[in-house]
Amino acid sequence: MRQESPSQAVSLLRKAVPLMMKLNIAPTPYNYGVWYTYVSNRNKKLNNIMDTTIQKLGSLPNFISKELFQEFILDEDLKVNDEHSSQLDSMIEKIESSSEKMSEGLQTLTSSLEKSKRSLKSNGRVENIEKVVRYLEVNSIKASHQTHLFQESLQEIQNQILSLKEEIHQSKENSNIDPVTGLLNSQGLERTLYSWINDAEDDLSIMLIDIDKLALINQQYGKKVGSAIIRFLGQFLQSKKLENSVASHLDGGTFAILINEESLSFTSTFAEELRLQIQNQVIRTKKTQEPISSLTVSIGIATLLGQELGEQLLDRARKNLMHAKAKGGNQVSTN
Ligand SMILES: Nc1nc2c(ncn2[C@@H]2O[C@H](COP(=O)(O)OP(=O)(O)OP(=O)(O)O)[C@@H](O)[C@H]2O)c(=O)[nH]1
Repeated sequence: MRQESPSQAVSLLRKAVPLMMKLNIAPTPYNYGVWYTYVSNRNKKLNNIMDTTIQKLGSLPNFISKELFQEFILDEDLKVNDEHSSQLDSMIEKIESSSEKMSEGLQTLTSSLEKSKRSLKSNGRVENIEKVVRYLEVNSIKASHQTHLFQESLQEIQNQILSLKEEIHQSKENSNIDPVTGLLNSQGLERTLYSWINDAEDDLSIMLIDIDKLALINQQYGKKVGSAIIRFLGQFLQSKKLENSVASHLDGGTFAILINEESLSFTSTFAEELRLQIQNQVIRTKKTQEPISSLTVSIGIATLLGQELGEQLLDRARKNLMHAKAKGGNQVSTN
């Protein structure tokens, strides 16, 4: 939602309100939002739909207004989930009462203008003019006060929308993060893969890294130790991350590293270094300080080929990982 300066907002409201009154549009926040945008002429598509609807139906029914509000006035970011939409509904309810009051004030002012015109026509004496002026003054002060309150509510709702957008942005970010390791999760990896693949030439690689015999580690040392090893490997991979790479935890003992702008031979050498460094780690259980007999990983690598899709690239990396496992584990496979 765009923020206008107070004077621009007043001038748009001055255009929108008479139009709404002329077409008998109820003073709801959705209607205000839609008509306010209509008179600002900032969205041609919205204006076309409204013009066509009014031509066909003679007015703009509330349900269409509500849909147009959702479609054109809420930012994409705000169309997120039920929780946010109910927060938005409660904001809209808040502004509803002040918009109704403003509308009542404007209607009173309009009818007092009508009355004054009639009174001046039938009686043009000075005392009557003075009376009419006083009457108009009282009503216009009242309407201006109510308009001011409405503007304040608009300002408040705009501030709340800004913080809601920030919250939504944050929750989107969090939905890409794996809570166990703090790395990207599979959704985060997919998002990065699809955004990088658009600009990638051939030098985009993925490494799938899987802990060997995790089931056996769980069995021998307990599931807590198995999980601690997953967390350890997450930190280890994060610390080894290259400048053009992202590390992610997919599930269980499986991790992935996406590497951009490096050749297959560089990625293979890097994978081999990682494999050796992991094999050489001495890991002890926290309780007994007993060294864990062997922590090794298998790695499957694939590098983007021509017009290959993200899913095809991942599939080839999966196949190569299975190949490394089939050969006994603790190795890197590129083909
Ligand atoms: N401790 C722990 N274990 C997990 C977690 N997630 C999955 N696992 C276990 O990891 C094991 C994975 O088993 P498999 O897929 O057979 O793989 P593996 O035992 O590592 O054998 P290979 O991959 O063939 O080397 C299963 O026993 C799962 O229960 C987790 O978060 N913590």
